[in-house]
Amino acid sequence: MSFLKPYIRRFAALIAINGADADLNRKQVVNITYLLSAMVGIMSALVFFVYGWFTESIVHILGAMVSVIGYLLSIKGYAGCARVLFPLACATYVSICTFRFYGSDSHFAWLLIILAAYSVTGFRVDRGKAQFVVCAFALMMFAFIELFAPKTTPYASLDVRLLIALSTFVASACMIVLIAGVVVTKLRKLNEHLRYLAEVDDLTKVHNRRKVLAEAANVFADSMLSNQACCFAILDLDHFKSINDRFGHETGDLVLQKTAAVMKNTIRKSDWIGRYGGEEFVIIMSNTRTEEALKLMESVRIQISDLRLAYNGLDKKLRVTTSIGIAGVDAETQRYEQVLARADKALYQAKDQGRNQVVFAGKDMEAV
Ligand SMILES: Nc1nc2c(ncn2[C@@H]2O[C@H](COP(=O)(O)OP(=O)(O)OP(=O)(O)O)[C@@H](O)[C@H]2O)c(=O)[nH]1
Repeated sequence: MSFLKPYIRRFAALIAINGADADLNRKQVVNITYLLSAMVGIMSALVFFVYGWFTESIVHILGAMVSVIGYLLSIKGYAGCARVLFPLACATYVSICTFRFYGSDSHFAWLLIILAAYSVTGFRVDRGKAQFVVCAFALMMFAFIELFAPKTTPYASLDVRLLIALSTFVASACMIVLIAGVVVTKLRKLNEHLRYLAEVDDLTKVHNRRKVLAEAANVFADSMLSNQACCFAILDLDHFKSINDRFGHETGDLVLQKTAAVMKNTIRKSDWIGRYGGEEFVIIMSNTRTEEALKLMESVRIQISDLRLAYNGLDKKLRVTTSIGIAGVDAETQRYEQVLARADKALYQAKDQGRNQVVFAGKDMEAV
């Protein structure tokens, strides 16, 4: 049997809930399973009541009540209790109904399939034993009921058997939809996280070079198609090496985070910002004329130079400045890389002219 273990574990891991929100998701599965069972219990009780089968109706009401108790236990924080109660309650409910009222020909025991699904999604992957026990318990109970319950009972009319088969089908379908929902949510969250990792710079939390360049290409293509202005800016912190050398790499990282936050908070919703290299950032401004871009970048420059950063827990405050080069699309531009190259040239001019300034890449490049 032990050779099967890795395969069982691998299968369970496919749909088991893991990750940061795992406990919350598992709780949701437990809660929804209880609500689903309560719903099945109430619906069946109503139908049997209408048919005049009062004893069955009461048993179904009791089943629904146990489900509500399980749900309340779960939301009041007794998640462990709630998780264990469900398999026991479900198996008891199915056994009583099959042995006493419907007989095994009703196939009501198939409702136990919910338990097998529940065992995989309701428990943590590392609780393989609990999953195994619940799953084995469900199979055993199923076999026991199918083998030993009377095939038909005096209660079991054709109508009732049809009704039971239908409600078992509906409940199982709901469970499958629920599990599919959980798996899809899990995959979506995983995808979002992967996209975040692929697009965001870990240190500064702005986009990384790949993402911002992809957006640069998009914005450039849009601007060419719609004949609208767009501007790219490259920002480079001044004398950043000496900040690292004098105050340490950690302080350097803090400066990068704080200055990136200023840039991010100052640009507009329609702009894109990304970390281009070590202490270099790119800002992509769609549908933006030169004057507007200059104004925006000047505001970024001033806000960064006004920052006073505490470092190493000392009272002393650190000041940092930035040089910025801007370029816009003109009649000769054919590729977005050309705009970036001109912005880079303007940045070097800003550095040459004494730093802490914005330069626009025009025919006669001048600091603002
Ligand atoms: N703390 C920290 N430093 C970094 C990071 N990435 C790059 N650097 C440092 O950034 C410095 C960049 O130095 P330079 O390219 O010489 O530029 P600079 O000192 O800013 O000089 P100018 O650009 O001419 O004003 C290097 O010392 C890199 O080690 C990072 O993620 N964290």
